[in-house]
Amino acid sequence: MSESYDFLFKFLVIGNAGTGKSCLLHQFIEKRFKDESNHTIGVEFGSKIISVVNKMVKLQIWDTAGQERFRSVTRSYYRGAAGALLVYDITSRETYNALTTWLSDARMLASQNIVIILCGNKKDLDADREVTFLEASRFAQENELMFLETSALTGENVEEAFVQCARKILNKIESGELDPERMGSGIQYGDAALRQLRSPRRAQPQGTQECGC
Ligand SMILES: Nc1nc2c(ncn2[C@@H]2O[C@H](COP(=O)(O)OP(=O)(O)OP(=O)(O)O)[C@@H](O)[C@H]2O)c(=O)[nH]1
Repeated sequence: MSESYDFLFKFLVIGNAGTGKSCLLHQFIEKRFKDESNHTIGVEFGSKIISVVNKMVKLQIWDTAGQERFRSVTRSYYRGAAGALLVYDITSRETYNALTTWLSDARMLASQNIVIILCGNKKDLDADREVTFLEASRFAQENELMFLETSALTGENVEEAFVQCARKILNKIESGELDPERMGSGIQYGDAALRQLRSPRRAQPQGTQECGC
């Protein structure tokens, strides 16, 4: 059976190795914690259809390896991404300090209009925290990012991160700020949206003719 959706968005999950990117994707798709997570080699892929403001949106998500040695491979997947989860680990200042590099890569290689949500992951490890919520939310504000603290372990805010990012993209489409038909937008119309675009024809009373202009 074919899947029905209004839009397809290409998403990236980026950030340092060990921040929990693969676990976030697994929690989002499978709704459970990935017990044994090895370093990602190159990129992994997942997809899911979600409902956002009355639209069905298919997210096509590329989970990239955080390790430096895969950087040239992962960079080649940035092109044409509509949204990204930029992940750091709240218990590791090193992963937070690396955010500016990830951010400039995403804006340069994906698209200037890419919608990014900053995710401070491992929220469940509050006792080992090295980065405060306030500090990260200031960074997010300064860099025009949305921001959430997440836990791939408990599932807290994981679905929200993907949904908030998708909602912002939809808002930008509706306001005309993003054009799905622009090459490299990372957005495609799904069959449901195409059916809707065609539906005025079907609704035409029998015996009448459409103007061909
Ligand atoms: N406590 C806790 N541990 C987590 C969480 N998310 C991930 N982990 C652990 O962090 C480690 C790294 O998780 P991964 O998802 O493999 O990290 P990654 O960012 O995909 O790493 P690379 O593939 O190397 O880029 C694993 O041991 C996970 O079990 C979380 O929310 N809370």
